[in-house]
Amino acid sequence: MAAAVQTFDLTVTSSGKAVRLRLTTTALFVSRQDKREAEVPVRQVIGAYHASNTLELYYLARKSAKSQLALSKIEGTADEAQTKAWCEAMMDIAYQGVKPYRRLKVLINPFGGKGRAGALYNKVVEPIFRAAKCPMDATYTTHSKHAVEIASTLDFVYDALVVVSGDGLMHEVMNGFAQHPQSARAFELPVALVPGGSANATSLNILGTKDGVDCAAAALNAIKGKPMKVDLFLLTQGGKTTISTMTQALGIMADCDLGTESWRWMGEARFVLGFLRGLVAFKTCPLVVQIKVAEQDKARMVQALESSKASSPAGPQGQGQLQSPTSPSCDAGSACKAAAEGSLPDLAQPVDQMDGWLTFDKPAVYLYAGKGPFVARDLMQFPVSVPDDGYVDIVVQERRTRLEMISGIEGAASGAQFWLESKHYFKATAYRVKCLETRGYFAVDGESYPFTDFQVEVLKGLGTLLSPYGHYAEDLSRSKRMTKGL
Ligand SMILES: Nc1ncnc2c1ncn2[C@@H]1O[C@H](COP(=O)(O)OP(=O)(O)OP(=O)(O)O)[C@@H](O)[C@H]1O
Repeated sequence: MAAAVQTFDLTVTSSGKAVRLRLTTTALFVSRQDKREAEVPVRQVIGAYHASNTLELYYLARKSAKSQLALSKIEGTADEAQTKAWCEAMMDIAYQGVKPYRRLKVLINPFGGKGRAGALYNKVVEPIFRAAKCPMDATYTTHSKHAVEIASTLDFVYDALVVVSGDGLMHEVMNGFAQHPQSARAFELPVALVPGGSANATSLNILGTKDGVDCAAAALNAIKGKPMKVDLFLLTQGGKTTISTMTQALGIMADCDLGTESWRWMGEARFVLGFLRGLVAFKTCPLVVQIKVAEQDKARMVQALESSKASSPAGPQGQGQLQSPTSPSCDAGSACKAAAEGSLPDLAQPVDQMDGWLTFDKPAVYLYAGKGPFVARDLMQFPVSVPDDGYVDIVVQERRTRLEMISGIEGAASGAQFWLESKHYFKATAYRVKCLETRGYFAVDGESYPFTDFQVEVLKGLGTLLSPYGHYAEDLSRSKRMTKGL
């Protein structure tokens, strides 16, 4: 479409009726004789194809403001030359700044999200990929760690890797990349998540609490999202290293997840009940935490969130430019190789207090560390998290009164509990935990790990996720809410 032209109309005949398609630089308007005009943001247009005088148009639309996105198709005929010109203009605008026809490697965990991932893929996701004419190579995982095997041997013939499952499969994919013979290159491959798991925390962070559970919105992100660098974590424990992609938890927050596995039938209610059970016991978590602190002033953290937002591209694709990704400060492949060769950090060696390490020695009920504001739909544990600031956000909940902890429940979803005085919040480049007992739960990305000493270091900007925004989806309202607390 010529730059000076603001709209481009095409009227097609579809099932004997006239349908007017009006294309502007931001939206597609679809008018039919007997229906209200539909306005579709250009980002939601999946494909416009022509063959002689026929047109096929695919887009995602919501039936109501509250409903999820669904694939719509219009087939019709019109003048051949006009149809061709209109389809080409539509594709140019719909894929502004993004290469169409992405080649996708898709991993589906048939057991993800109570076994719904396969059905969601077939019913919702695959038809969208087909409508976008994306070449697909899909694999259903057949066993635990299958995704590690696939990611560690992946050929570089894809534009993106799509994971249809929960956070567990993404953890496996990143660990597979770390084992890849060309790990640095493997980590460059953008990963798109389709929420086919139970908690789907990463999807919530990337797409927002509404769209983070919407498989069609996630499929759209796989087709059109832009690469966003995210920090990953190198966890050293018992002479081994693992990549953690999301969180590490000990104390009540691990107990209410891993300690309630037998209550899975309750759904998400098990976490709340587990938390309340933990409050009744109100045990001190037997650990010593040492933290290489970069920031511990909450107000300054909110300001840093604001400035990270300002330097991020504004709005969804088509309305802003993506920042060029920062290069990783550490290559997980070489870190893992160093670990295999025996140059792991010696956790028995004292840390250098002069080098910014501090020891947290107050009694604590939990430690929760990680990346990404939401750890569950109703818990914004890390409200000032930034995808690639090079820091792990650490929350140590000091053991004071039960009442104070209960008062924090109300502000859990909005992040308001961040301001509680008993919630010690650190931004750090590394931390160490010494476990003072042998019994307890330690959750890494929601999976169970031994309750023994460990160290976590940040691998700055090592992972690449596809994102519609270039920052976490909730950033705008999140930082607004946080700024109010200043
Ligand atoms: N075919 C399979 N059989 C058994 N386990 C599998 C299979 N494929 C994958 N897995 C395992 O399923 C585990 C859980 O997957 P995932 O975390 O993605 O889903 P979830 O637990 O339902 O979601 P979430 O982590 O978001 O709560 C992964 O750790 C993976 O090892």
